[in-house]
Amino acid sequence: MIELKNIKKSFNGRMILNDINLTINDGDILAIVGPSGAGKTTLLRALAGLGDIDSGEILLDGQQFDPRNSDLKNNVIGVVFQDYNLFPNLTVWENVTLAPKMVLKMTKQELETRIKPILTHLQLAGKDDLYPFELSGGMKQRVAIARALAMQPRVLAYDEPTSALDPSMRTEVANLLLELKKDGVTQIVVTHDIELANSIADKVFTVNALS
Ligand SMILES: Nc1ncnc2c1ncn2[C@@H]1O[C@H](COP(=O)(O)OP(=O)(O)OP(=O)(O)O)[C@@H](O)[C@H]1O
Repeated sequence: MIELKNIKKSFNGRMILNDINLTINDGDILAIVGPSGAGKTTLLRALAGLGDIDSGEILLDGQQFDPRNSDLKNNVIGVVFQDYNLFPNLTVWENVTLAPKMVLKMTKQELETRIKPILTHLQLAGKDDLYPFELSGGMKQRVAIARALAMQPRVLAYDEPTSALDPSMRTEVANLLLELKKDGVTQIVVTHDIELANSIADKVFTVNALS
């Protein structure tokens, strides 16, 4: 369980997050919604240790936790970015195995036994040798999800998972997230898409624009 308590964040004297209190239960899908500029990405970045907060606490299983000092090996939150951030000059297999190899020091054998099933599960079997430019938008997203899952995070977070895709892919994304939920993956989805949020989330949290 992750708890956010009284999280505050300002940029240049402008309050963006004022007193955010939120609990994310294991195995749940939490959707974070709110108008453009309200601070959804700021909140996600703070949780993932990519940005700091001014005050407040983050607790992991009841213990105070600083995502910025979190050991990469004990990956708590894996983020799937809006534009996926795949390495363009690496293949699917290289993209997904780079961090497990370098950070988790997985052996070739471990990569085979642990990463291959993730790729198969995400319908990427046989795509190992393709480069990002050879993939459709939906496939790129699944590679980004596989890459995040390969680091065995406690929580998988997505920034706007439907925005870079054709609207017809929305159901596919929703089904993918529900499938991962069935596997017990805890997920956070930042989205403008209230319908998507309502259709998949256990809890919908609204970040309000402050001024
Ligand atoms: N590093 C930064 N420095 C200054 N201001 C920032 C910084 N990052 C974000 N902001 C400002 O904080 C506010 C919240 O931005 P954020 O990206 O979190 O909003 P959002 O709700 O995710 O918006 P969108 O839905 O448009 O992506 C915006 O006004 C943005 O300009």
